[in-house]
Amino acid sequence: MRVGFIGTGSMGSILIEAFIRSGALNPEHIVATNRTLAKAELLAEKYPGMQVARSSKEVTVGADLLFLCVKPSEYKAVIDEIQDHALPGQIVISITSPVLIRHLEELLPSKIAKIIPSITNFVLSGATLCIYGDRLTPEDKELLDNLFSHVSAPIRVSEQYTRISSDLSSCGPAFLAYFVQKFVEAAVDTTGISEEEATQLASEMTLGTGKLLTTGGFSPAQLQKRVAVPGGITAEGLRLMEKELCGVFYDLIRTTHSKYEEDLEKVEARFFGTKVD
Ligand SMILES: NC(=O)C1=CN([C@@H]2O[C@H](COP(=O)(O)OP(=O)(O)OC[C@H]3O[C@@H](n4cnc5c(N)ncnc54)[C@H](OP(=O)(O)O)[C@@H]3O)[C@@H](O)[C@H]2O)C=CC1
Ligand SMILES: O=C(O)[C@@H]1CCC=N1
Repeated sequence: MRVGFIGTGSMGSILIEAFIRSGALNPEHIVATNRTLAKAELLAEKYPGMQVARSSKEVTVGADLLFLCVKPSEYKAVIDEIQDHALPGQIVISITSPVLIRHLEELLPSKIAKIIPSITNFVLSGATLCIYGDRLTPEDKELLDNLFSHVSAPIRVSEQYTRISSDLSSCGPAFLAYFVQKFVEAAVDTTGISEEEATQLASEMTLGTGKLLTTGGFSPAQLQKRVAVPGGITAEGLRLMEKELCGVFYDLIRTTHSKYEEDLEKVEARFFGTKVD
């Protein structure tokens, strides 16, 4: 199998490294390019056998799977370059939410999948959100589910829910890391505990909480109930957070969705020449 990657920035390189480290792909399976070629060359130095191509066209020709790992604003240039070389038998995988399956199906003859990864896939953990276009056969879907199961929990989602699913799964690590950072900063400022010690404690706590919520059999509500003993200290903290933070998540979702709508409009304008303000 030949697996092509266009874009080896943050997410392209995380996927390549995760697929290789998990044993899902050998470096020999992979051919990659990047606008700044040195980034792809660095990866190939780290993983001998991986090939670097000088253009998106070169990656596309002969690829069974083709990953597009560029930002939404960069898609059109890539599509223009590969449009005349992509074939119906190939599977093209987009990893970004504002480029819709129908956008790519309109411009490419290939089978289209949208699979949104997460930085957590770097440690072979977290989810990947799988949305499959109608051109994919059941065998194609099984192939992709199987490939991504080496680096994540592949979860089928409806395209309608890509944005909110991505907020939780792909933006979520940044939001959770923000919470940890602010908790640590307050701990250091208030008590003088060292930043290193506070960060270690908060990080181990995050890992353990994730395990309780995934394999430990706890729902978020059950976990809070179990920790917050009646009349105890945690309950006081939870009461404060309920008062101060509850509305934040509604605002957060409004904000990410509004940016998504903006990006979607820009993608449609770039792809099909519709008007953007
Ligand atoms: N970061 C994350 O946690 C997640 C990101 N995503 C999605 O992944 C996509 C990429 O994000 P991310 O990796 O963070 O962004 P980066 O900017 O780190 O990576 C984009 C890469 O694409 C390269 N590139 C741009 N245009 C071209 C082109 N025409 N030909 C070849 N290479 C090109 C850039 O090259 P150059 O080195 O020259 O800039 C850059 O290395 C986005 O669409 C994002 O929505 C999805 C889930 C999570
Ligand atoms: O911030 C972004 O746009 C991307 C999408 C999901 C995570 N990172």
